[in-house]
Amino acid sequence: MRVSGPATRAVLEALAGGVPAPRRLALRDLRAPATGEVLDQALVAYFPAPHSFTGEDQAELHVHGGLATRTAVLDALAHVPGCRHAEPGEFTRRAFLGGRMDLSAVEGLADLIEAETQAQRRQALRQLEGGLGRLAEDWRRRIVEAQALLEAALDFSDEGDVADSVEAQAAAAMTALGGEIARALADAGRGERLRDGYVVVLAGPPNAGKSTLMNALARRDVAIVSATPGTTRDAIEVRLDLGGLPVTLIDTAGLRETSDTIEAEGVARTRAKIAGADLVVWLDPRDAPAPPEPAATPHLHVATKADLVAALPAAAPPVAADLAVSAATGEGIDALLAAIEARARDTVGDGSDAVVTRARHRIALQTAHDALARGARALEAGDTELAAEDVRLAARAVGTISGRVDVEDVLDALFGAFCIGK
Ligand SMILES: Nc1nc2c(ncn2[C@@H]2O[C@H](COP(=O)(O)OP(=O)(O)OP(=O)(O)O)[C@@H](O)[C@H]2O)c(=O)[nH]1
Ligand SMILES: [K+]
Ligand SMILES: [Mg+2]
Repeated sequence: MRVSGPATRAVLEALAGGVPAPRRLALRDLRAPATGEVLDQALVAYFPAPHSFTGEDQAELHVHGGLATRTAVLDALAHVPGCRHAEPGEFTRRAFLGGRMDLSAVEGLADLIEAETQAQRRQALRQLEGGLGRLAEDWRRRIVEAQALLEAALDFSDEGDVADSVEAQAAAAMTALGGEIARALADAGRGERLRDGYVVVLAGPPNAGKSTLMNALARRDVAIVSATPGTTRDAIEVRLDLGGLPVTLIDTAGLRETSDTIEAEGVARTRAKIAGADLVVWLDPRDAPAPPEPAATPHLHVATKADLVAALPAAAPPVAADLAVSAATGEGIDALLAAIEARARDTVGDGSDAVVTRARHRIALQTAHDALARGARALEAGDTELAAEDVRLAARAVGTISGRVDVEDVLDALFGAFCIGK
């Protein structure tokens, strides 16, 4: 249990009988202040301000994890004057407000707590350590410098030569910044995809073997399989870790015209999932081939039930597919997983380079990029005043990434997503 704030020493005195040496674990009896009853034996640590996570005086009580112990210690804490239960994310919020972390680092911490795969962990840790924050601060500082140059040019406007050369300096800086921000934006899809997971949809005609393949790929029994076409109605999702990459695999209702209203709803859901997919794996049963759906989404064309080939009449048309699999024999399953992993790696990377990981960052950078471009055009047209205003807008947009300028709405949403005590 963590305690933060000015009453921290009082808490330690009331429960642990004193304040241990800073940043050393000490074994102490924890007592109920009201009765003196021993509640637990705990390791207790004290982190005096400013050398703590929140930047305030802080303590940790390492108690035994049982419900009765936790309840008793929380009760005892509640009786110390000035001590109350934390809000979700309040420790991190205090760390942010105390200047211990910038907003992008807070987001990195939230992502690290949620990370399910190694690539996600890598990306989140880099952001927590300030990868994006430092970059955004550097951009903001340089944009503010360009803004200062433009304002100087306005002041020197009666000295034509000076004003021209100062403007030229500002224009060069704006072009360079615009290019750097555009390069970060080009990678934006990767970071966001890695955070959210790469979405793979299994689609095809009824009885293509989608649910059977889903179970084989997930290595557990997640979807109902039967010989009846139209078995699957709801889209069923599983999360896979493919070589450290987060992949969401979705089994769908088979695509066909149907008068059954429930199945028709399933088909509509399949179409929606296909539209939102990063990759569609189109399944084509060897025993009854069907043409793949024409679609914009990248496709893998997979022939299923490869074990049935021998049983087919010699006249049966071969299926021209990227891969052939059989869930019955296991043939081609590893190759399909490898193909999906390769596609995912192409799209999301391995978490070691993209800096933009959320729509919030992308929108801020896009806004800054557009404002810089507008400013450059205004400057060319001789309107220095307008250019200065655009550059100011660009600085503001980039500032929202580290949270230096008004981001109240973002804060509430972000900290509310943390657990209590984080
Ligand atoms: N021989 C053979 N049969 C398979 C294979 N995969 C699936 N089947 C059979 O094909 C039938 C349909 O399989 P499902 O997995 O339910 O097919 P589906 O595409 O999910 O079907 P719907 O959900 O109805 O669209 C079942 O009887 C499976 O046992 C395979 O690799 N080989
Ligand atoms: K079926
Ligand atoms: Mg199915």
